[in-house]
Amino acid sequence: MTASTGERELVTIELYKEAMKFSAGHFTIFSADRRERMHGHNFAVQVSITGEPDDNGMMGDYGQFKRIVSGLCAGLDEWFLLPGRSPHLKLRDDGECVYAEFAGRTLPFLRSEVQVLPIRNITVEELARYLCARLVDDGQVLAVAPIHALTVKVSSGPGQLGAASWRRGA
Ligand SMILES: Nc1nc2c(c(=O)[nH]1)N=C([C@H](O)[C@H](O)COP(=O)(O)OP(=O)(O)OP(=O)(O)O)CN2
Repeated sequence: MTASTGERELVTIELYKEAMKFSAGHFTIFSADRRERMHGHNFAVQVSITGEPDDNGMMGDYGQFKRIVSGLCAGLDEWFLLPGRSPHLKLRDDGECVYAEFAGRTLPFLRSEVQVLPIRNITVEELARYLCARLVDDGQVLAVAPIHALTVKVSSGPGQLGAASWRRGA
């Protein structure tokens, strides 16, 4: 897919490889006193990277993009995920356990089994925002080629996903 921007032609690479997935436990928080029971999903990740092709007709080696995204997915695989920035969940960590206090009740988790992510809820939209921010902030993707825009999509099952984007200079 190519979009002309006048002085510079931009191209887009779309990646949605089998390895770009992670199985994780979570519960969605709907309000201060309503949440789901704990359960899991096989989350699938897709990325769309728009930038400038070089004189060799490449926008970097997409193998580098695949390795970076698959590495981020592997880091989330087979963990129970908790939101560290939820307005409705208070987390307390004593080193051995993480205690999640929600609506007057405390859920204990073994520290070695959970990851607390800097997001507001473990939802597809917040996971997409988190992975998009990781890709931009870690800098690895932006170092591969002159990237102008990035979109990350996270699906929790067929037919449903959340998306988040970054645009240079925005
Ligand atoms: N805006 C959002 N709403 C909901 C999210 C979300 O991430 N963003 N997530 C959930 C839960 O994860 C819920 O467990 C999803 O369940 P469900 O839609 O049933 O998922 P399935 O894969 O089982 O889909 P089916 O339609 O049941 O086949 C809820 N809301």
